[in-house]
Amino acid sequence: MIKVEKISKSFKDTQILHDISFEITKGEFIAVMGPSGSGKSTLLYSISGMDSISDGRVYFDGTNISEMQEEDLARFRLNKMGFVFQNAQMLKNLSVFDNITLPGLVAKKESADNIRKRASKIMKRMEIEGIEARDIREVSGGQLQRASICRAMINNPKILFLDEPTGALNSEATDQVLAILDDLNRDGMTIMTVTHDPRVAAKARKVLYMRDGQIAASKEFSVGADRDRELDEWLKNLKTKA
Ligand SMILES: Nc1ncnc2c1ncn2[C@@H]1O[C@H](COP(=O)(O)OP(=O)(O)OP(=O)(O)O)[C@@H](O)[C@H]1O
Repeated sequence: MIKVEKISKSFKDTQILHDISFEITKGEFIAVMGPSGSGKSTLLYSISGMDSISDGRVYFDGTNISEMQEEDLARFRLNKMGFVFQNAQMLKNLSVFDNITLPGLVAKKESADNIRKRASKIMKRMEIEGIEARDIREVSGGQLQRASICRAMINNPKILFLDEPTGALNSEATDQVLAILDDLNRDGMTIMTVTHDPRVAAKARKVLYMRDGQIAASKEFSVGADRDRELDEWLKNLKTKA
């Protein structure tokens, strides 16, 4: 689905990403780990076209999105990608429900009525029905993050990009978000998440480990693997080598 070819990214004179290549196949669940400052978020934003790259190419279903004009790219993102950030980044003057439906109404792919119906359905699936009319300051962090996943799903994206989705959540809310991601992935959703949390990474089928702007190592879990244990050993090993 996504082919990343030798991408590099610099901020002013400092090169942050160095010649990174990899692919994301449909239905995959990838977690990106690595030390703070290693370039995880920059990689996520570079692949998704949220940020420009200095060199290389990113193909999304065969389309070279690194060459798109900003306006076309914004529409492409709106229709094909969903984004979830550490702090849900909802609009304060809108209700939870209006925040969720907004990207659907902007995309105008469907009638407003259908978008509202789908928003209700997704909210039910995320077990947050009942908080539609609330102001976003009147819900818990976990509810808000689940609402932001609903918002990311409203245009039926092909891939969900998440940047530290559980970074601001307590343990119970983290479990709820993890269950949702697991469930979405089982239903075929392609997911790429940046995370520091091994519990999140253990839900993924593949983990990329970044160091100094490069993918220093990657790991795929086989079906039925004890992912928590394997991941723990793998990470310990990587840190010892570093
Ligand atoms: N807009 C920017 N301008 C200049 N430098 C930036 C910018 N964004 C990120 N950087 C730098 O790029 C490097 C990688 O940052 P990035 O946020 O991608 O790392 P990260 O691995 O996601 O870190 P963390 O785990 O702390 O979130 C850091 O040195 C950071 O200071």
